[in-house]
Amino acid sequence: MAARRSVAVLLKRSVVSAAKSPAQTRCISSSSSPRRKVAVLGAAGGIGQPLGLLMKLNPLVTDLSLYDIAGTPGVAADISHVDTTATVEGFAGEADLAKALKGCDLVIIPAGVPRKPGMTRDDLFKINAGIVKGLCTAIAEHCPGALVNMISNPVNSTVPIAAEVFKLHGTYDSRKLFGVTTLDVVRARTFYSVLKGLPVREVNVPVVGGHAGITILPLFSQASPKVQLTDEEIEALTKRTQDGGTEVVQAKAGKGSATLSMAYAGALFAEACLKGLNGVENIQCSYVASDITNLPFFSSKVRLGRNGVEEVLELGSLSDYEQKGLEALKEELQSSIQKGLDFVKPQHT
Ligand SMILES: NC(=O)c1ccc[n+]([C@@H]2O[C@H](COP(=O)([O-])OP(=O)(O)OC[C@H]3O[C@@H](n4cnc5c(N)ncnc54)[C@H](O)[C@@H]3O)[C@@H](O)[C@H]2O)c1
Ligand SMILES: O=C(O)C[C@H](O)C(=O)O
Repeated sequence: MAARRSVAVLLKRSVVSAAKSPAQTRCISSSSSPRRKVAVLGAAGGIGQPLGLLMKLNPLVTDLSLYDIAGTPGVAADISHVDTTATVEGFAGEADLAKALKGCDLVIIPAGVPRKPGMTRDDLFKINAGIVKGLCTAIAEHCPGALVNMISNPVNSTVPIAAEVFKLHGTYDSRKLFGVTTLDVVRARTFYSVLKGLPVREVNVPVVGGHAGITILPLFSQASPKVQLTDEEIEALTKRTQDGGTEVVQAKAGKGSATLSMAYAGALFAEACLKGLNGVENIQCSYVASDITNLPFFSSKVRLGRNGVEEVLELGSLSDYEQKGLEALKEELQSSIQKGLDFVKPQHT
């Protein structure tokens, strides 16, 4: 999970270089990496705007395509003035979607409505399922080989929707479709390091399952560095990680859900995918097609490489508390998966 370090280094370098000469600024881009076109769909939104900026700062990105139903020309003009190498183009409205996607190596999807207080992620299904279906249909048509990072909620269902759409078009490659659960990992790392006074850059906590309530299962028994946790501490850390999204939704009081921390997490995961594509294998948690449990989609550690998912890693040993959490999440996760599958292909059993 070294990706977060390199984004942090990149941000630091960018801030420093902004105060220096243009020649020094250009040094932050790598000339040896291949060209990589990345699209953000939903780029004018709360996540899309800061995520677009972070991708513009990433030297692995050479071409940045910002798509939304409206508002993207302004966002693209703004981001394009940042003095890093990536070219930036903004596309607004469906007529421009094909151009936005053509030639993409990676498509990141934060398009769709966010929660308001009192809503579950599943309450977003009605609107977001159709948005994701439409965007994935266009991906199948215009950049079928691209990796897809799904951020739109409910992730537990939108990833199966994407898989079914790609199957319908004969373009499905399970190694290339990811539900982005990095924010759960980011939260677990933060809460664990704060509670135990650990340097957060050295902390890792795998988070498995899915991305909603009890389906989010942080594995503090596998956290590193390893420190003693009481049962009460484990329960509190687990609950806070599971409820992290709701904590932000409530604090924003009707003005949406996590955007800035999600943009950060989305940028970390996108960078990890790009590194993998460029042959730098690395391990991240993500919600992918999986056979390590009896569920067809499951989040766990995966090894990223040139083809996307090179390997889905086994869960490893779980504490009794985590084992119970695993059993408890299966029914909800299975039903969210089925709901996604049925949305595209109602006869699915
Ligand atoms: N996976 C995660 O960990 C995670 C974290 C935070 C938020 N989310 C989810 O991300 C989604 C976006 O959140 P946000 O706060 O950015 O919302 P937002 O409303 O601020 O932005 C969403 C954007 O999507 C655009 N959009 C709508 N339909 C579109 C379409 N057909 N094509 C392209 N763009 C379209 C909107 O115009 C808007 O600009 C929500 O579903 C939210 O629940 C996921
Ligand atoms: O909680 C939400 O609705 C947004 C996102 O899934 C999150 O975890 O912050």
